[in-house]
Amino acid sequence: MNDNTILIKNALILSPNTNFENKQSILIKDNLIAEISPDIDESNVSKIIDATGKILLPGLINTHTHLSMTLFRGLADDLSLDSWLNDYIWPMEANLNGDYCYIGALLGAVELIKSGTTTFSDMYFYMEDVARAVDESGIRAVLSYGMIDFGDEDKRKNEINENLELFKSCEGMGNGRIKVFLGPHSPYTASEELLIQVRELADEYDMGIHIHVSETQKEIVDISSEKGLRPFEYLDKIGFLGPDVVAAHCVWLSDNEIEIIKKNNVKISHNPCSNMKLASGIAPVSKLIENDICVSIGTDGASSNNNLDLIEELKTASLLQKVSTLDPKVLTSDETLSMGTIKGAETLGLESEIGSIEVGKKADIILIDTNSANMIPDSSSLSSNIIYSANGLNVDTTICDGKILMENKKLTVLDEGEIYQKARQAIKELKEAI
Ligand SMILES: C[C@H]1O[C@@H](n2cnc3c(O)ncnc32)[C@H](O)[C@@H]1O
Ligand SMILES: [Zn+2]
Repeated sequence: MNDNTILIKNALILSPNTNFENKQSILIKDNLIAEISPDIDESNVSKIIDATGKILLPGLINTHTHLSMTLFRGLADDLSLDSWLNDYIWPMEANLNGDYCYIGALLGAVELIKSGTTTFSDMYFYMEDVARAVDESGIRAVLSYGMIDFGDEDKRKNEINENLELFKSCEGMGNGRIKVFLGPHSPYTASEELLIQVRELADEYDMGIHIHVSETQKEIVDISSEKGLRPFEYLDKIGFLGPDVVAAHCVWLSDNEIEIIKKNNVKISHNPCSNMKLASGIAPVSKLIENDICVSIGTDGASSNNNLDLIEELKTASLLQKVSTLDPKVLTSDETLSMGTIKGAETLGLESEIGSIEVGKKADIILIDTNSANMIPDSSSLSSNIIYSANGLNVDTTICDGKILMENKKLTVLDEGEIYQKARQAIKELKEAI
């Protein structure tokens, strides 16, 4: 008997860019996919999962979120971004501490695991506590500290220090499941000096950069009047952009900015539900994809979405592009699926490790149960079934880094009940503090 081996048999595999005929077996050894074949000897494996009636996919990848914001779900609805942040969210965030962010991140991890996301990219505060939650939950994450200096030099030093400390203490944690990026919040909250220093540090430490850009028309007006340039023109001029930059939102883009994004090979995280809920606008995703720009998907935080269900986010992305272009052929289910898998991996610089079902890649795998009313009839197109018919509640099994985090819809590592109770208490305290 080999320890740490899992055999998944009778699986219908749906993986970007590969067509698997018939049912397959997958052998997981430690944290890697070791073999894929119609028939694998099951005599020496330590665990067998029969995936009959289930669709097997790579674990989903959420490239922009703020996990601990689950604590603020439903506390500030029906607002514009500007009022949401200034009048509600930032005042509430002033009362946060590491314990609150830890429990908020655990609550978020439960939601991610249950809805099939195995990797998320986060920007927030008290990130060592978020890392602790990630480590314990078994999920994979790219973490960045949200740096905001509003031009204050002391604040700038402090923010950079926070992000570098996070890098030093958490990079590679959890068997390499945690990576650390730099997280300047946006061009309207991070000064030019901070952005320039972030670029220098990204080059020195080989760290990626996670930033919000061009989310609202107000941002375009404000940056244009302050800098005389649109946001991406300004970021290009100061030498900030590069293939290691992940820009969230990117709703309001001129043709020149699309050229700038392409030239610098910037990666885009599209956040349709948040953009719709805050009435920010519709990102020109199909135009970006036509220009061979890498576009992945993110939920944003649970306070502007209001959930972390990536399957729902993918469906929304597809339908929103169809209606905004009046072309039903844009963002097909196959293209949309790749945004939640291999494009997500590419966005985070992890395409050699995750994002598809291939021998040698990390065993980040989910199973979706088709024995459910909304999954019948069995479609001839698996991607159609997943993108247009399914939702996170259809996820049956979640495996990350070769470890089973949920099986038959039951969490195996985290204690859901205890987390809900602690999260409710934290939310009560935070509401009382307002
Ligand atoms: C890290 C900080 O970012 C804030 N935030 C969350 N969602 C958004 C968004 O859509 N645009 C801009 N800023 C956002 C979060 O509350 C933290 O303050
Ligand atoms: Zn955000």
